[in-house]
Amino acid sequence: MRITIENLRWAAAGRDIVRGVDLEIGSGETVGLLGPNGSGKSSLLRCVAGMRTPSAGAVRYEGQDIRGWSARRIARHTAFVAQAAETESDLRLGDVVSLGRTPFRDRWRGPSRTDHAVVEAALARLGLTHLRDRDWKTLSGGERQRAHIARALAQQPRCILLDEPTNHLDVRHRFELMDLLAGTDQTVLVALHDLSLAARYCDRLVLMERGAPVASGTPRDVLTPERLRDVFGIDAETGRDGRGNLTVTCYGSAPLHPVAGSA
Ligand SMILES: Nc1ncnc2c1ncn2[C@@H]1O[C@H](COP(=O)(O)OP(=O)(O)OP(=O)(O)O)[C@@H](O)[C@H]1O
Repeated sequence: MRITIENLRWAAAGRDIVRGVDLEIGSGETVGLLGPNGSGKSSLLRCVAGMRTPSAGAVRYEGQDIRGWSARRIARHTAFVAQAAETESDLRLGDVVSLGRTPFRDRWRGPSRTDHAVVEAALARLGLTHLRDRDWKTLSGGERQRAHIARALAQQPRCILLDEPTNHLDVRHRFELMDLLAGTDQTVLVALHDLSLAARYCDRLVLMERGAPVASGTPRDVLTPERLRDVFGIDAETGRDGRGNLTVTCYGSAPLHPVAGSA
């Protein structure tokens, strides 16, 4: 599904937080959203997920402005995986993943055979089948994060929006998740802090600063040492690993602005 973001603005507490974002995401593309803490990545994702009403501009799914769409209608197109989603604690993991079928369910009927099959496939895809009956409150942070991603898959969306989906995952599960996202034919917009994962798996990167993109393009074009210094305040260099993947090596923090009198 093609997503168009047109001159999007969102304000809260009397302050512009998303400040004029223009972005087109092609069907099936995997786009990474980068930027320092507080640069507006989550706010932008929430606008695209229809959870925030823009103060100006528009979000379009296949050219249609989603302003005024019901949550159910949006959920039939797009799934959103929050950074730290709260979930009812008296549920089992399988119940949480089944919530992904809600937008498709008849209110008066139980889950269909298709619902069961889709939920089982999502559990298997995230390696969670053996934890289906576990109480939610007994799960680890990474297991919960994978369950939220399985719930998004169970929604069978045409677009998946994810906010820092790797932050609780161990190294193997990080790679598995990024393989899954990069390999799907669904449109993916994912906020990431791990620059090397973003470089390796995203077709395109959008670098945010103070609510607006400052760069957009291929990982190689966006992740230059100069830009990483300017935007993140880090001393970093890019290179290639032994298999030809773009890598970002961070050596530490760097002054955000040159110190007067320094060499
Ligand atoms: N509802 C709100 N009311 C007031 N300020 C808000 C609200 N939501 C977000 N903000 C502020 O907007 C800015 C951007 O927040 P946002 O969560 O979008 O950033 P982010 O890039 O996702 O950050 P992080 O990397 O830390 O998750 C922050 O300064 C945040 O405090």
